[in-house]
Amino acid sequence: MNIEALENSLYELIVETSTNLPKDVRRAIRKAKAQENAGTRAAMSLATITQNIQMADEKVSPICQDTGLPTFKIKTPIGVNQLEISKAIKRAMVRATVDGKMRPNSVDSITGENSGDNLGEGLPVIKYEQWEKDDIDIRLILKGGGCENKNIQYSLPCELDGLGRAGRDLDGIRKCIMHSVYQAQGQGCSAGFIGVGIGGDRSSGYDLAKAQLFRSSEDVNPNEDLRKLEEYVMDHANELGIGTMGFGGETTLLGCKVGVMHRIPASFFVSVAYNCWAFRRLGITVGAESGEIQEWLYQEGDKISFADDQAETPDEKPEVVRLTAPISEEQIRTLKVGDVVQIDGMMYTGRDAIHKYLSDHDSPVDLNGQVIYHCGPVMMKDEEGNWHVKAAGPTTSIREEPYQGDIMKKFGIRAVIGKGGMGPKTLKALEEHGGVYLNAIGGAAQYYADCIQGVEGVDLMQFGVPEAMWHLRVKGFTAVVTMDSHGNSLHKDVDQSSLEKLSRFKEPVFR
Ligand SMILES: O=C(O)C[C@H](O)C(=O)O
Ligand code: SF4
Repeated sequence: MNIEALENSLYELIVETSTNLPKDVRRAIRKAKAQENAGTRAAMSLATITQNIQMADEKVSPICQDTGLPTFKIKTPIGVNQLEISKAIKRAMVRATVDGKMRPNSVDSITGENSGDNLGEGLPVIKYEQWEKDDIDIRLILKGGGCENKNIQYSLPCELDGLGRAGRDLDGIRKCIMHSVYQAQGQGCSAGFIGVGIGGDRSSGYDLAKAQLFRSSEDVNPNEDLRKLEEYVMDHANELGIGTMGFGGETTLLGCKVGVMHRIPASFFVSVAYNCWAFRRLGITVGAESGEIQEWLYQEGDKISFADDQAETPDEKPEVVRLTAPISEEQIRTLKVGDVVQIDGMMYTGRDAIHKYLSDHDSPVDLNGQVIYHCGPVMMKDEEGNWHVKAAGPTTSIREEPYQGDIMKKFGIRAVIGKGGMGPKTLKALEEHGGVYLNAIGGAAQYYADCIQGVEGVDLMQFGVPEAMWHLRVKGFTAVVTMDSHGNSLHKDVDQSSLEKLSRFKEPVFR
C-alpha cells in the first residue's frame, strides 16, 4: 500500500472531522434553529452556534476547542497490514496537532502530564474489523469531554427521579432514555445526540451505545421496536424544555439512535452515550493499494452553509451591559439572571488544574475584581515566539464546584465565565461575596476566539496548554448572567422545571 498517500488521507480526515460539521448534523441544527422563537435565549445561542460552524468552515479551524478523544473504527480487506495503518494514524495525528487542528488532549492519568501531541497510552483509540470488500473504511469520531461526562449507564430494575420504577422491559428502557436526557441538562452542550445500547455488559453496552453515534442521524432503525422507541424519544424529549445550553427552549435533543444486543440473565444494562451539538464524526473509504480517498461518508445531500444566518442575528440581540475588569462589587450586584453582558479588557483562563492550584497557593497575577474564564484553548506559537488563540470556547463549570466559591472570596474575583452552570455552594458564595456566573455558548470556540484580541501572558504552563492560566485581552465577549448575587440561578430553575416535566412521562407507554 502507498503509506504516504494513506497518511495524507488520514490527515485530511482528522482535519475535516475537527473543522467541518457533517451534513446530517447541520440539517438537525438548522431544523432546531427554525423552531425557536426569535429574541429568546435559545434562538440567540443557536445563532451563535451556526455562526461558529460557519467560521470553523471558513478558517478550517476546530469547531470546538475540545477536539475530544479520537476514536477510529476501521474495516480492512483480509491481508491489509493494520499495524502500518495504526502508525500512519499516529503520524497524521501529530501533524494535525502541530497545525492547530487538534488541541493537545492526551494527558497522563497518573502524572497529569500532557504529551503535547495527542499520542499516549491507549490513544488514539483504534478499532479494527475485517470485511469482504476491497476498500478500507475508516470512520472517526472526536468526542469531547463535557458530553462524555454526561454518559450514563442504568442497571435495571432501578428507581429514577421523576419517573419511578424502571423495569426490565421496553418501557423501563424508555424511562432510562428520557432520564438520560434530563440528567445531562445543558452541561454536555445541548442540544445533543444520544446513542443507546441495550444489553451486553458494562463495557460492551457502552461500546454498543457509541457505535450508534456512527449511524447517520437520519437513518431509520430496521428493528420495529427500536424504531418506535427512537421516534417516541425524539417526539417527547424536547418537551422537557431544557433547550440549547440548558437555557430553556424548544430543542433539547437532535438525534436518538438505539441498538440492542443479548445480555446474561442477571444483568440488564441500558447505556447512553451523549454527544454535544458539535457532533464531529466523519468517514472515508480508501483504496487498499493507492491509500487515496475514494469517498467521504455522512456527506449525502447539499451542504448547508450558515453564512446567510449571520445577517439575522443583530436585530435579535437584546440590550447588553458592558463590563471591563476590574469590576466593582456594586456593579456586579446590579446584574440579574437573564442580563446579557459584553466584556472588554482582560480575563484569565482557569480550569481544573488552576482551581486546585489556587486553592492552596497564591495567584501568579492579581485577581482582585477580575474575570476567570473556564476555558482550555487551542494555542499556536509563531516564529517570533508569540502565542495565538486558535479556538477558545468555555468548558463545563460544575467540575470547579468544590473550589469556586472559596477562590472567588480568597482573591476577590467578581465574575466567572463557563458553561452549564454551577451548584449551591457557588450560588451561596456569589451572594455573600458579590459575584456573578456568566454562561458562554459551549462549543462556540471560533466565535469566542474572534473576540480575543491578544495573549498578554501565560502562567502555570507546567499544567499543559489547555490547563495553563492564559491572560487574554478581549473585546465584546458576550455571555449571559445565569447565576447572580441575589440567589437566583437559571440552572436551578431549569433543572426543577424539567424534572416536573419528566414526571409526565411516568405512565407506561410500551407494554
Ligand atoms: O475540555 C474542554 O475544553 C471542554 C469540554 O469538552 C467540556 O465540555 O467541558
Ligand atoms: S465544550 Fe461542548 S461542544 Fe465542545 S466538546 Fe465539550 S461538550 Fe462538546
